[in-house]
Amino acid sequence: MTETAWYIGCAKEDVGESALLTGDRARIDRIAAHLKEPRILAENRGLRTVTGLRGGMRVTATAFGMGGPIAAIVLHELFDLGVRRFIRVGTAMAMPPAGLGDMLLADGALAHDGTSRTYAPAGYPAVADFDLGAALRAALVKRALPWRAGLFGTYDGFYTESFALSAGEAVVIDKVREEVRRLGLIATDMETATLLTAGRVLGARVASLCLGTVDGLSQAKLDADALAAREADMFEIALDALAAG
Ligand SMILES: O=P(O)(O)O[C@H]1O[C@H](CO)[C@@H](O)[C@H]1O
Ligand SMILES: O=c1cc[nH]c(=O)[nH]1
Repeated sequence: MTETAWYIGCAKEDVGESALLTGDRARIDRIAAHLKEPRILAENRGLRTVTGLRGGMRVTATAFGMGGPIAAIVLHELFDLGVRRFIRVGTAMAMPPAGLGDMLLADGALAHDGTSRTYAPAGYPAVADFDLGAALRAALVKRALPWRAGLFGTYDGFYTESFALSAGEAVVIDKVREEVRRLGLIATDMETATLLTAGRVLGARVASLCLGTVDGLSQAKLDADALAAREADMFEIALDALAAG
C-alpha cells in the first residue's frame, strides 16, 4: 500500500522536488493555471495540493490555511516526502517604506511566533536561502513592478498583534507597530519566520515572497482587482525563480 503523509494525504510520487506554500486554499486552483498538466491531489482539512510541470520541472503547491503551526506541519510533511525547495507565496501587512501592492521579499524574519521555537532556540536566525532569494530578486528585477526586500516580522496573534478591530486593540497593536518600525521591518505576516526556521533546521531551502495587501499604518486593504493581478505576477515570479534557482 502507498504510504501517504498524515495530514496532506499525498505520497512521495505525488510531489515534485520544489513547492510553493500558500495560505488560502482557493489559490491552489489559481496556481494550477500557471502549471502544465496540473493534477489536484488529495485534500484533507482544507490542505489542498496540486502538482504540475513548469519548464519540465515538477512543482507542487499546497495551501496551509493560516498560522505557523499548520504551515510547519505542511512543510514538514512535504519535506518528508522529498521536497527540498520551498517558496512561500502569500500576503502580508506592508510597513513603510513598503506600501500596498508592493511585492515583498523576505531576506529574513524576526521570529515572534511560537512554532519556530519548537525547531530552534530563541536567537536562531530565520534567514532565507541565499540562492532562492537571488533567483527571486532576478525575477523581480525583470518585471516592472514595485518591490522591496528586507526583514519581515512573524507574529501569531492576528487580532492581538497585527490588525485592530477596536480602539482598545489599536492601543496594544500600536506598540507592536512601533517596534516593527523601530526595527526597520518591511512587512508582518504569520508564517515567514516559521517556514524559514523549520526549513533551515530540516535541511530544506526556503524563501518567502508576499504581496503587501494591508497598509501597516492605516490598515487600508488592497482592492480585489489589484490583488488578483498582482497575485498572478507573484506566482509567475516564484515559479520563474524555482526554474532558475
Ligand atoms: O496570504 P497568506 O499566505 O494566507 O498569509 C497571510 O494571510 C493570513 C492572515 O491574513 C496569514 O496566513 C498571513 O500570513
Ligand atoms: O495584515 C495582514 C495581511 C496579511 N497577512 C497578515 O499577516 N497580516
